Amino acid sequence: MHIHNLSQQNSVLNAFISEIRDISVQKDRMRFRRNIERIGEVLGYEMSKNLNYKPISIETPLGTSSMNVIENEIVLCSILRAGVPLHNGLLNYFDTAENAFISAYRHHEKNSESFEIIVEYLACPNLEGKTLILADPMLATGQSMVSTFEALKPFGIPKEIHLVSVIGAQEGVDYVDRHFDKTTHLWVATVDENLNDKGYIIPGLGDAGDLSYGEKLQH
Ligand SMILES: O=P(O)(O)OC[C@H]1O[C@H](OP(=O)(O)OP(=O)(O)O)[C@H](O)[C@@H]1O
Ligand SMILES: O=c1cc[nH]c(=O)[nH]1
Ligand SMILES: [Mg+2]
Repeated sequence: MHIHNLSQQNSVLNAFISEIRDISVQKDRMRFRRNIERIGEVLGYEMSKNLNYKPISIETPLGTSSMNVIENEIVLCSILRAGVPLHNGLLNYFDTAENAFISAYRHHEKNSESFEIIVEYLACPNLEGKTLILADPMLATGQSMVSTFEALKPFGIPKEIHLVSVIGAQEGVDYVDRHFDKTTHLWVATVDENLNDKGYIIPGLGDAGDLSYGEKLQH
């Protein structure tokens, strides 16, 4: 797997990541969502340098200009709920992308800390020969990414796969590295060392879905 950890270089991204982690700033849900969206925009921009381009010519009022534009047919897939603001950020830049949505959540048996990933809702276009971008802000154990990709398999074989995440735990990065093809790219804003025994990234930011949309009742 090609791992692109954007925190290895200082950039404006540092400010957005600091704000989503900061316990006093992250309580502002609108700002939290917008920061995730902004990180999606930056990750999308960096990823775009890795896509394929074709030349087009453009008529201006005074002449003809030529330009290279993206030729990949992009399908942007995000994992509900926390994936939605990241999806919006990526879609801000990939205007013509097709879109897929999938639900994946952790199901805990009563009084148990272990969980399984349940996939219920799935809406997806044909993936055959397309460039699949799989977006989820938190890459903790990596199981949601892998279960999601398993669920997408009946929709066709993508030409290339880009995983996009905001915070990855090293364990999750290693897990997707083991489970995805070696041609897959991972674009991650930053990587933390640890996961706690509930599968939360440490220091991470807490619960990205709750911070974006409010707490939910367990079911
Ligand atoms: O790498 P993993 O260990 O699979 O964990 C990451 C998953 O956890 C979060 O979703 P969550 O289950 O909290 O759902 P939510 O988006 O509805 O809050 C996150 O958005 C990922 O989908
Ligand atoms: O740290 C984590 C791990 C999974 N999901 C989150 O929202 N946060
Ligand atoms: Mg959550």
